[in-house]
Amino acid sequence: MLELKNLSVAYKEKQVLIDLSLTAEQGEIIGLVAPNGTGKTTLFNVISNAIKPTSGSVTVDNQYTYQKEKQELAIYRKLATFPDQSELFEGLSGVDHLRLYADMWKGSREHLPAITAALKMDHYVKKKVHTYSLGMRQRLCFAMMAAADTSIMLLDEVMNGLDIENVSIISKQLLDFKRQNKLVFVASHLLKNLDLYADRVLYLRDGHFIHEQTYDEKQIDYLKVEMDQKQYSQLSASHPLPENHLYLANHLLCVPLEQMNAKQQTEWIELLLNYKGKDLSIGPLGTLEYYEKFYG
Ligand SMILES: Nc1ncnc2c1ncn2[C@@H]1O[C@H](COP(=O)(O)OP(=O)(O)OP(=O)(O)O)[C@@H](O)[C@H]1O
Repeated sequence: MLELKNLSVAYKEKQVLIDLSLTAEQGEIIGLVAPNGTGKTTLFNVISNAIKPTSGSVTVDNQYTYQKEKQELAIYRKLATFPDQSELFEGLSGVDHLRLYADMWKGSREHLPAITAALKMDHYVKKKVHTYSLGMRQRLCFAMMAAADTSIMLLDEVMNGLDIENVSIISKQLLDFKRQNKLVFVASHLLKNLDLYADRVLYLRDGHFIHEQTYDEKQIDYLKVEMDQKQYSQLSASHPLPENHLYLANHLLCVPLEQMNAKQQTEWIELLLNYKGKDLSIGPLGTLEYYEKFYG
């Protein structure tokens, strides 16, 4: 369990995080989303104590903070951060790296064969890292987190450089982490992928969490249809759109269904089906759509 209380971070006069608060429970996967340079890595660095906040606190399991040395160590035992590829040792093998992480955190190596099998690394994991491609290195970084097996994980850009098959393998592993009751943070630019495993997604802008997207029954369904600006103008002129509709990034019209009765819903579905045919879908907004709403 992790609690952030009123965290602020500034680099000289540049205020990057402002008064952020958050409570996150074990068994949650939390996506963190924002354009480059917004503060995702800074937030992870504060959570892992790599940088000190200007103000505010990080508390783990309701009791440990970074204020006292003993408690600091207790947090380090529970929390691991996704390694950067530049931190890999070129002259060591993948297995060497996995043992290192297993020894540092878990204190046993029995789980390593299952990890390399699940991540389809067996054919290369005994070779030295300098022979690895970008994607092989990234899988190794992920496997190191699984080797550490900590209860809290901070994964920054975990899907970088991976092909579709490996994105899918790692997405499944993330769901396994969730089943194991870990608390996992994933900062990612692979937006649609977050919809597959995240319990909530936080959107960071100007130092604040500007939106928290949850994946539960409270989500509002929208009629979603691709259309260019000209089509959108024509449609708006001929049929007054509900006030709370969205037209995202000049390509996607989203009409909320929640305040309509069944007859009105059917009318809108028929109208948009006639208008655009198969491009119509119905469902809540996903991470990509919220991203376009907030940053588009
Ligand atoms: N050590 C530092 N000194 C000064 N400014 C910094 C430092 N580290 C980060 N910044 C600035 O803080 C802001 C947030 O950076 P951060 O790396 O946290 O963003 P990010 O959201 O992780 O970006 P990306 O998606 O590119 O990884 C940026 O404007 C960056 O230039």
